[in-house]
Amino acid sequence: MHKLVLVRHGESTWNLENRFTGWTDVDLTPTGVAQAKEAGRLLRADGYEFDVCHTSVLKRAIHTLWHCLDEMDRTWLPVMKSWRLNERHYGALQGLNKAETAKKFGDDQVLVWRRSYDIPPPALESSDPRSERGDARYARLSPGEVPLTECLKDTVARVLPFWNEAMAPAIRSGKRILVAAHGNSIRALVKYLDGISDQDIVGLNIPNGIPLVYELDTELRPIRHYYLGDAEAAAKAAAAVASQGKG
Ligand SMILES: O=C(O)[C@H](O)COP(=O)(O)O
Repeated sequence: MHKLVLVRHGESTWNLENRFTGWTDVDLTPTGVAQAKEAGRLLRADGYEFDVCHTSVLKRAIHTLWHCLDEMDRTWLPVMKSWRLNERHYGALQGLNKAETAKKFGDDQVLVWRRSYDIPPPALESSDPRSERGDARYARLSPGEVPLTECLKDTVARVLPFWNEAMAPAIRSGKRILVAAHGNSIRALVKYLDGISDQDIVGLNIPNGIPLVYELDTELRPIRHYYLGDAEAAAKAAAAVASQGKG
């Protein structure tokens, strides 16, 4: 049996302001830092050890990993960063307040944009200053690979190559992996691992900063999964994520 640990970044400044974030590179709030440290404390208390860590190229996830590892006294672990673990790109919604957007377009429309499988938010214009196409960290991507919006299906399509080429081979070779990523890149991976239907994925929300443990069989099929710490608190935090999109 293998264990894979996934942790969504701690609260970010735009989580606190309830803004659509996507690929915008905002940092953690002090609460987010505390959540990241608590994640490390939980992992250390339960005796978790890792061989390699994976994260995105966005500082809220990178810093979450740093604080988590610091709490575990494992800052020396190798870290692999990939844009493929980035949050889903929120297109022209990036920067907008979620509740205000729900007031303007309705809760149902915002739910579709946040949680549907194959309906993307409105796209950014490539000339929009919010576009990441000139960002140095994406310089090696083909222009088309830097999205102007993404539905979850698009996110699955760019996360899976990282799972197939980096994560799964490492796990099969016996490496213990800690992944610090984002609500929707984790939803994308979990949808694939658990075979969640396009309809049922609408109801899945990932709380900030709570380690989600997947136990996998030798074929990397999930046996079970659970959050570390207080299960009720994790469920409450996930419900709070769901309600962010209401007017
Ligand atoms: O990108 C964002 O806005 C958040 O990190 C995730 O947002 P969501 O929970 O509204 O998808």
